[in-house]
Amino acid sequence: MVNYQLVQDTIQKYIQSYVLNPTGLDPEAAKKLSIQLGVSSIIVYYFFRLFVYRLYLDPINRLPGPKVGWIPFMGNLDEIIKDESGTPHKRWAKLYGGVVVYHGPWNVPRVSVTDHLLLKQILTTEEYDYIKTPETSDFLRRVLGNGLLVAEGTAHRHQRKMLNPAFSVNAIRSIVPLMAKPGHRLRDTWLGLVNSDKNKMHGDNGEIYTEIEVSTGLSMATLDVIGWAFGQDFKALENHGTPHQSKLSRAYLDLFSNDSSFMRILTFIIPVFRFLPTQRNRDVRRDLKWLDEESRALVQAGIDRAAKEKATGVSDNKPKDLLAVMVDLIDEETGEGFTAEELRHQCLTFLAAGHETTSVSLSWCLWLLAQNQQIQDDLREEVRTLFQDNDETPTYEEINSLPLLNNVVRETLRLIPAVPMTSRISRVATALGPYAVPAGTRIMICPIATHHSKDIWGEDAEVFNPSRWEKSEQLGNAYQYMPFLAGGRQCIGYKFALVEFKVLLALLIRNLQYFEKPGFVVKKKQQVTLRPSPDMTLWVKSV
Ligand code: HEM
Repeated sequence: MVNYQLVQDTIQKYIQSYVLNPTGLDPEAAKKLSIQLGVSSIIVYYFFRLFVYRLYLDPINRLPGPKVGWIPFMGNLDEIIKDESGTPHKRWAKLYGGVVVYHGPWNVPRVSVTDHLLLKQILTTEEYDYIKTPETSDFLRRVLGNGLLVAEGTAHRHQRKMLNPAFSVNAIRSIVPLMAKPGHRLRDTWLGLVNSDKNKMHGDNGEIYTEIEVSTGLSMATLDVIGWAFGQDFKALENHGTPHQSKLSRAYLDLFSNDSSFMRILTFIIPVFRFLPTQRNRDVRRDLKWLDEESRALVQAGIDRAAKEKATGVSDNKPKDLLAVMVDLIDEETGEGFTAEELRHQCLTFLAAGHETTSVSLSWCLWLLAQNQQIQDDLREEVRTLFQDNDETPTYEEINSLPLLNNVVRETLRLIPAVPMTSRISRVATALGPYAVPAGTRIMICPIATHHSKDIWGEDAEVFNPSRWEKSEQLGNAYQYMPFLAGGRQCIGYKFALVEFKVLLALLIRNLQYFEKPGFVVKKKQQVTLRPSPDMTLWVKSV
C-alpha cells in the first residue's frame, strides 16, 4: 500500500533543501512559483508538440501539401468542414500531386493518397502494413460489432477466408428473388402515395406531382433485403412509422440520421465527449442495446432453423439464405465453425455495412436520374423489356444482362461513391514513392478524388454520363475506380450490393418517374457514408 504521508514528507524535504533554502523563498511564494512553472511547462510542451513538431519538425511535412487554416491547432479543418466531403482532397491532388500531406484536428498530419500505384501498394502489396485507425474501428465496433470490417491481420485473413463462400455468385444467385420482395413493397408504397391525395404539388407546367422523401423508404427497403438474406422478414418498410416498427429499424434510422449538431462535431474532435450525459449519447446507448438484443434473437432463430432443417432433411434442395450458409461454415484449419457470438458480430456488420451504403447510393441514383430525364426514360424502356410478361422477380442472369442499368449503377457509384474516403494508419515505417513515412502515419484513401479526376475520366469527369462505360475497357483501373475499395479489404458484399442496387432500381423505375423538387438544395455529408442532407426529396409521377 502507498504511504501517502511518507510521499508528502519526502517531497517537502526535497523542496526545502533544493528550492526554499537556496532561493530564500517563503513556502507560499514557492508554491505559487511552482504552479506557474508547472502550468507554463505544460503549455510550452503542448505548443511544441501540437504546433512546432506536428507542423514543422515531423519528417512527414517534407511531402507537398496545403498550409494550415486560420483555426489554431485545427490544421486544415476549416477547409474540410466548409467544403463537401472529398472536395479539398480533389483540389489538393490537383495542386500537389498523388501524395499530399495536410493536417487534421490537433494538427495531426494526414497523408492523402490518390496515385494508383501507391494505392496498389497500400491496399494490396503491403496490405497488412496498414491497419484501420483505432478511433474509426472503436466507433464502428460499437455499431457493427467485432466482425470482419474491424478485424485486423491474421484474424481478418481468417474471417475473410471463412466468409467468402457466403458471398459467392452461387450464394447470391439464390437470394436474388428475396431481394425483389422489398422492392415490390417500396414501389407499391410510393405508387400508393402517388395515387392518393397526399403531398400533391403543382409544377410550373401545370402538372401535378407527389412529393416523396425517398431516403427513409430506401433505407427501410435495403434493411429488409438484408433481413430476407438472413431468412427473416424484418417488415422495416411495412411497419415504418407504426407502433409495430422493430427496434432494429428504429435503432438504425436513429444512428444513421442526419445529425450534424455542434455536439457531434465536438465529439469528432474530442472523442471522450461521447461519455457526457447528453440526450444524443443516451439515445445512442439505447439504440446499441436494441441492436444487441435484436441481433441475438436473429442469430438464435437462424441457428434453430438450420438445426431443424438438418434434422428433417428439408434444407437439402432449398436455396440457403446468407445466415444459413454462415451457420454451416467450417474453418478448414481448425474444423470449427463460428460460435453464436461470432455469428452475431458478423450479422451486425452485414446489417449495418450492407443496408446504409446501398440505400444512400439508390437515393443519389434517383436524384441523378431526376436531373437527366432522357437517361431515365431510356433506362425505363430497357427495364420494361425485362418485365414484359409481368414477372417482376428477375434472375441473377437477367438483371445483369441490361447494359444501361449496369452503366447507370457504375456511373452513380463513380460520381457519388457511398464511401468517398476511408483511412488507414501505417503499422511500420515505410516509403510512399520518394517519401519516407514513419510508423503511425494516418493515410487517407479518397476514391472520390480519383473518381473525379479529369486526367482519368476526361473533361466531363464531374458529369453524370453512364454512356462513358460503353467503352469500359479504356476506363480507370482497379485503383482509380474503387467504390468498393480494392485489394484484400475490398467490400466482401460488392456482388450482393450490385445485384441488389439493380433489382431495386429496376423495380422503382418501371412505373414511376422522378423529378427534382424545385428549390431543393441537397448537400453531400459524410457520416461514414456519403448521405444526402437533408434527406433526399423528389417529385414523383406514375408512368
Ligand atoms: C453500394 C453498396 C456498398 C458500397 C458502396 C460498399 C463499400 C464498401 C467499402 C468502400 C468498403 C471498404 C471500407 C474500408 O476498408 O475502409 C467496404 C467493406 C465492407 N463491406 Fe461494403 N459496400 C456496399 C455494400 C455492402 C453490402 C451489401 C455488404 C454485406 C451484405 C457489405 C459488407 C461489407 C463488409 C463486411 C466490409 C468489410 C470487408 C473487409 O474488411 O474485409 N457491403 N464496403
